[in-house]
Amino acid sequence: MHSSIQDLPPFPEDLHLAPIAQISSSKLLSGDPQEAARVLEATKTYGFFYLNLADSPEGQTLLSESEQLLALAQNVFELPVEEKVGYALQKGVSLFGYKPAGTVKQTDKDLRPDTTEFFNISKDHMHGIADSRTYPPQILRSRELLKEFTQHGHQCGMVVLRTLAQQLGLDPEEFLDLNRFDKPSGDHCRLTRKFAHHGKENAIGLPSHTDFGSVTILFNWLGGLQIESRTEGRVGEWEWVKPMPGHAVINLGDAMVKFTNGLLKSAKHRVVPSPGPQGNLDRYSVVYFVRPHNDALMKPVGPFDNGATVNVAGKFSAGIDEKKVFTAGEWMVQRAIQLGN
Ligand SMILES: O=C(O)CCC(=O)C(=O)O
Ligand SMILES: [Fe+2]
Repeated sequence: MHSSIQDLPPFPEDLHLAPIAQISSSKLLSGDPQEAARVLEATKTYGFFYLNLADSPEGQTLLSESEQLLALAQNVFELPVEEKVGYALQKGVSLFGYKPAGTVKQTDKDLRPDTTEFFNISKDHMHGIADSRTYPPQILRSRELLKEFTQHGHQCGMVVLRTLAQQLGLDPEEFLDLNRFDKPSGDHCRLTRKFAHHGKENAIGLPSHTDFGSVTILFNWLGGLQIESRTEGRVGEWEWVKPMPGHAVINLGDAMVKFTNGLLKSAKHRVVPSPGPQGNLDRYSVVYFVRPHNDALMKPVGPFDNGATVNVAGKFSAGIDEKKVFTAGEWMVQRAIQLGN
């Protein structure tokens, strides 16, 4: 069922919300040092924050593009599943393409299958940085929009990464040099749809995971996202992230944990059925993943490269040497095998 984003049922009042910071894009863009310090604090603790995009022209552009992509998602997921699987991603080969519901590795104890389908659309494919795979005609007709969104999503990620580098006393370009837009990478726009659960409160939208790139920029309109608490006394408990109009949800992925040797955090998160009356609607999200370009080295940068490396993101397949310095391309393949997408 489609519903305009103006008249969605409210997020229930009585749920425990993650106390994540609200950061102003306008202040970050103007280099406000207090706002920059708040980004560092947020990424050292929760690894998540809201970014107010309504308060800057650049942010408003990204918001408008995310809403146009919501309309694209509503349209493209309507295709019959037989047609969608014709664009299926090839596990362990490429992350780009269609992922049907029910294929993500289950990480929760009670083993509920995931109910979310994705289209992962490569930034390189849209921009001609790498040879494209096939995509449905609806997606190809939106290529200009996807080019704009991927460029602006990447720029938004770079504002966060420049802010963090400055706060950490690094060269402001340190992380940008590992996440170049013009180089082949795992960067992509993801469109997701999770069906209304219609009373199946036990279904899981997306099992708990950490993202494995650098920065994730998430747009969603209905609740369902939960993150692990970092608040004393509640650490590890699930807390809800309530969608806030005019804001994106930003989180760091495992690459930033690796680059800073554990100083910055990539929090575990998952998607559960939308709460209360929101559960009667299909839930969509529009995501941009900034990932290190394929030949970037997955090791701590500058002063963080002190010989002791933190183990990020669990065990890789048997026989893989965890001490080896991976390129981002190799690392993404290992993580995708781990996660099943
Ligand atoms: O849809 C969401 O709210 C989150 C999606 C997500 O975590 C992901 O695609 O990695
Ligand atoms: Fe995620």
